[in-house]
Amino acid sequence: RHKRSPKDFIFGKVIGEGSFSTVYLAKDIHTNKEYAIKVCEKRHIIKERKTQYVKREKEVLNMLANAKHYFVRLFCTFQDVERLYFVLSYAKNGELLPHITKNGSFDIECTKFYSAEILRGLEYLHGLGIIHRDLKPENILLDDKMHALITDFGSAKILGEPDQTDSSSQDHRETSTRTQRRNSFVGTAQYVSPELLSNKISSPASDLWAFGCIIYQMVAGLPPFRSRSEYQIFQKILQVDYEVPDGFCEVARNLVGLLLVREPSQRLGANDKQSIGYTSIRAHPFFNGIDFEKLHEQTPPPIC
Ligand SMILES: NC(=O)Nc1ccc2c(c1)=C(Cc1cc(-c3cccc(C(=O)NCCN4CCCCC4)c3)c[nH]1)C(=O)N=2
Repeated sequence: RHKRSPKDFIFGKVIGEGSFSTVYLAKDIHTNKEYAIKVCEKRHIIKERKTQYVKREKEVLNMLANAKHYFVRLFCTFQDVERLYFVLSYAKNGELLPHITKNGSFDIECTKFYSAEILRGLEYLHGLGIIHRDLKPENILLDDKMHALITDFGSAKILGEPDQTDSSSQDHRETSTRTQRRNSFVGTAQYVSPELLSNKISSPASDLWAFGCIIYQMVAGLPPFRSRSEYQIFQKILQVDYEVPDGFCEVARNLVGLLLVREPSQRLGANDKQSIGYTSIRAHPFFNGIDFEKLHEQTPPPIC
């Protein structure tokens, strides 16, 4: 098959915007198939010194090529003089976030199902030694059958690889001030873990913190750490200062409480063997009745 170019696609509406990319709905003129094409302006990427992030995203997406479920797929990449193009899966039902907000919150059946699908994705990702580092409801997509797909690996870290994008990795701690200044903060305020804020080493447990925030948000309708300013959100995260509203499901509250723990190594699942998955999280009573091996075959519960 010949190398694709923008001419092979009809570009439609914008379906996603990031600080360094725009995602378009696009149709392949040869197959009529729909894709999401993530477009990055080369000049902007170079000017903002984000080439590492773009390279990292492509590297991680290629590492996920054999994943059958729970992730967007990268079909191909190409470029022209000004831009880079990533041809990705189109998730017809968009981001998880508007489904939570439109609905107010999820009932326990929906929360259990989508938490379990996200957990399966994290097991696969962490099993490959990849930390997402920016997990949030905007980066969990819903496909045409309403199954979850994790996306956006621009902030990801591959364990064992020197990581220019991460000011917390030991091998860069002593680097020059300029390099330290260049290493931009990773993650999105409400879901970032305490260790990423206090500039320590990030680990898979950083994603378990964000996972706890997402479960809380599906039950309560809002993220646990909220405030008018980003600084105040950070203070609340560092003090693990969140409230649980009346009526919050007790078994979900218990699970969230075991994930939103300041010390990464004390979070539920942090000491599970990556090779066999998050057995201690799967075993939590919140997931009673979930068949983790058959999740992708099930019809997702209606969001109600
Ligand atoms: N940062 C990233 O990597 N971003 C990406 C990457 C890949 C990707 C991606 C983002 C996608 C985002 C996306 C956005 C949408 C979308 C945008 C706007 C509207 C809708 C829409 O209305 N869908 C119908 C269902 N809605 C859902 C929300 C509540 C009302 C009903 C979908 C569909 N898919 C996608 O499909 N594939």
